[in-house]
Amino acid sequence: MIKIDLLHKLKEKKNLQLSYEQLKIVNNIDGPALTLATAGSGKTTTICCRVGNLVTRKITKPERILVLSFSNASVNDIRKRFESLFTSIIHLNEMKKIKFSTIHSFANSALRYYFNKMDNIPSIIDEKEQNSLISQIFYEINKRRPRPSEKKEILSLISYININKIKNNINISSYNLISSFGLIYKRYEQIKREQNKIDFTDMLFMCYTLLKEYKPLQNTFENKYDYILVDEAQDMSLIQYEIIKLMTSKHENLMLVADDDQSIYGFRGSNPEILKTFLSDYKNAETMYLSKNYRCTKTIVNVAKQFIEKNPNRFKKDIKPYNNKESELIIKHFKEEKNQNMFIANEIKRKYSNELQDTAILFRDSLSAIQLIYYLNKYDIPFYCNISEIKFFRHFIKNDIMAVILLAYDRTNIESLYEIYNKINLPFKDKDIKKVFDQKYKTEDTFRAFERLNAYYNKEQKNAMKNLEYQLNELSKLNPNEAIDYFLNNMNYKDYLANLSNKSGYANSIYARYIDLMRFLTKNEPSIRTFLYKIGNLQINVKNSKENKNKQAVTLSTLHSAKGLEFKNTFIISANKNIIPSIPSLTQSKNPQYNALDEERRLMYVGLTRAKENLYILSYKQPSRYITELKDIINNIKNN
Ligand SMILES: Nc1ncnc2c1ncn2[C@@H]1O[C@H](COP(=O)(O)OP(=O)(O)OP(=O)(O)O)[C@@H](O)[C@H]1O
Repeated sequence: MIKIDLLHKLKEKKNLQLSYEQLKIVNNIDGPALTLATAGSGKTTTICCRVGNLVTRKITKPERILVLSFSNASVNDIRKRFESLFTSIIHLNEMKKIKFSTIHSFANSALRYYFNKMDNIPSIIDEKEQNSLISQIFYEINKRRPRPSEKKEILSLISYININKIKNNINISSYNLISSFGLIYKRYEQIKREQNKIDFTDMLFMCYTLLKEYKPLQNTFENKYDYILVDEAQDMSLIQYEIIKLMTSKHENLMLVADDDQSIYGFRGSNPEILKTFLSDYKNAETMYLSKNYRCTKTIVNVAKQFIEKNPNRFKKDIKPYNNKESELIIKHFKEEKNQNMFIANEIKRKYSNELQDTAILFRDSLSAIQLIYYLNKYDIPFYCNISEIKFFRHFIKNDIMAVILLAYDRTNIESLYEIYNKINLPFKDKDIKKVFDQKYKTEDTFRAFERLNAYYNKEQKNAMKNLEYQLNELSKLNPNEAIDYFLNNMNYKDYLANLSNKSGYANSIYARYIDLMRFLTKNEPSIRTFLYKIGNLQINVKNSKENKNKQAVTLSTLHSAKGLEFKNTFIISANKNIIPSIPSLTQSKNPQYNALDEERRLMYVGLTRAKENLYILSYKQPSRYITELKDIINNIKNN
């Protein structure tokens, strides 16, 4: 049993009184166990206390305890929480010995241990390198660059196939795969082999194979740790589970802590079904529950509970509020995005200017952040943007519009012509433009360079260039905002996007959001110079906002990155049709492993349960189907 003394210290020094449910988990020391928890129920807190119990009772040495999770952010969070709970209770030197790690970093260390004395250690390709390798292969095979959604799908399928090599019976031929996927997959595997490289999935697979087939390695790691705890176990993939199992086969002191309702990484191979596999593998495993939500008000818990219960195939578990306080849950619809964002800025100024650090604005995709950032700047509201990359800044639609405007203002800019020539029906081949590109003088007018180098092979090309020069002349008389419409309507760009959408099945409404945003950003900008300045400024703002971490600033985050965080005031914004659930989830992923639509609901649930007290759900134009559902839930609760 946990020492009474420790319980007192936690209560007195840390103001933490463990519940009966939490105590049961803290005291459950030996053997396999599964804790099924709900959001805000103190999973992380309880794991920390269980580790603290093992150390203070000297059940094992701190270095023989391994706490695993699935992302660096989550590992850092547990480590920090542990330090904050046990500083002045456990000596710092002892604390430092406890191993908190991601499963990937653990697998990496097992491989390094194995390959220690060999020369031929495979090097690991990180996600960035893997992305560019896939783009390169896709280009080789399809003679065009992949769209981001295609790339995501390919990466997800590669990972799905390689993770499931473990099952031996995987058959993807029955699925409707992205065209040329088979060739891409083969080439990708071949390049890795030739260059002695492995990706993160291979790393896990290799670690699993070595632990399974090379007994001394398994013994080393089995003997290294006496207790293994896995946080966020709903994010586990099959291969990760098998690795963990091999490391605990001797003592079976393995505790998984999971909330299947917060499983949001299906596209990366995580699968909450594995929790069922665990229960059938370990028949003696004890199942425990954390059902009380300590974070949110009763209002939020009850609404979130009914919302997530609409998902089929969940583990049955209770979700109860600890905090019996009622709070207002505000659902608001706006005509336009700008009305939504001005409302947020005003509301923060009016009510939360002293609680900026305890306020978050969450969105499904980073495209929703751009206009918001513009308004936060305008209202002088400091923010911290925790997204690694806002894709808008390198999106092709933004780049195409910029290219045509730049070319209209500066005819020497052949790079811009190169960017857009095949999207505006110019009857040239890549090599024709490349020839002028390579031989043109830097300050020479692009059209004159075509004439000088005799780069027209036929009349059609000559006329097309003449027409383009005329169009650019017209476009240069317009301000950037008017230029967008000219580009769309008079230069075929609208048709180009419609065709692209038809061919790829990628919804035109997603392109329309980019166009709308470009219209917004160019509004009232008198010249290309002021417009470029505005975009550059936004980019710098996002970059500089990283310095506002842990300062008095509002947090901006995607729903995915908000997992594990909590805020007194939370705005979930752009809860629109086609944004959440997202269009790709509605058309269903080709990855057979997970149901994307169920995962969208879980994502929304993660968002709802970040709010401690004040929760806003905002939409504009057409609201998401979730808005109607949430309103019905609220009405039902009120009427009962
Ligand atoms: N016994 C308790 N008494 C009071 N507050 C508690 C207790 N246990 C946890 N909490 C508080 O509840 C909140 C949620 O805890 P924690 O973040 O550990 O939950 P979680 O289950 O990991 O959350 P999630 O999975 O939703 O991110 C924290 O503010 C924590 O301090």
